[in-house]
Amino acid sequence: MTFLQKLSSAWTTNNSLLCVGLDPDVKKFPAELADQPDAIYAFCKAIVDATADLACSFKPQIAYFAALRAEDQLEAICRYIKTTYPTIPIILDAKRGDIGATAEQYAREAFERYDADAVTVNPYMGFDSVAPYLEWKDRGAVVLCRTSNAGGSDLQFLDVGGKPLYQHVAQLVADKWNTNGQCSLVVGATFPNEIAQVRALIGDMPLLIPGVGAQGGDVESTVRAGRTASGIGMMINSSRAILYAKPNSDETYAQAARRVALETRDAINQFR
Ligand SMILES: O=c1ccn([C@@H]2O[C@H](COP(=O)(O)O)[C@@H](O)[C@H]2O)c(=O)[nH]1
Repeated sequence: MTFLQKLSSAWTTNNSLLCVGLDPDVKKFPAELADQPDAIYAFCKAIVDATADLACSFKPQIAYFAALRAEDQLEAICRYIKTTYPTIPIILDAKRGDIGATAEQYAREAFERYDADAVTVNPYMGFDSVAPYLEWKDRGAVVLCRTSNAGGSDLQFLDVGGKPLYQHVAQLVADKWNTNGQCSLVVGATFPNEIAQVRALIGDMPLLIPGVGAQGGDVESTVRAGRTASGIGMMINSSRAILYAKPNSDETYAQAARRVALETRDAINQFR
């Protein structure tokens, strides 16, 4: 199965456009995990088990693991998802970008070491820096386009031949880079007008949309701007709002995460 086939199947099976982000910040972990040696893995596993039937994808953010020398726990959680929930795609959020020879190694890291279904990549160095990921024909490359942070406008809004750079990236990926249907684009939920502009340029290509939840992006305007004619086409990511949801008195942290994931999935589905 290719990344796109797997994603399409998860959209349908779980009736979900929600991507659950795995950004494990040990400072925010519940006290019960404090002395556990593999606390990052245990935390992520509990979140994955609590949300797998509500998600169209999981997005581990590599920085949270690498900063603590916990790549072994990232490997373990990817392996766990692959084994236990093989129908849910993993998008490794690593935002890689380098010359071709180095990109080949980054691609091996994402697709061999972590066995991710897709990886986020930076288009700034051009096609030869993205091509090595596309050599993995059943995997995906999720290209940064209009990121959710305010500073994204510094470069992504520069005028390039009469249109902003982010639109040029969207057009380039859709017309020239996506020859095998492996590409998707990152567009932030904090900029729904730009999501609509991108959707108009790229047909049904999937969008990874971070920025709802902790970053305050509006779910309704995001979905209305990014949906395809058949009401799919998006992986709407929420990380901190789900991972660190405040438990009610009778809830565990995983149950609280499930409650917020369910609310987010259903809020998204209202507007598809
Ligand atoms: O433009 C972008 C690209 C990636 N991200 C990543 O998504 C999550 C968002 O986390 P929240 O806690 O839901 O804000 C995080 O891993 C970012 O690195 C993004 O926010 N914006």
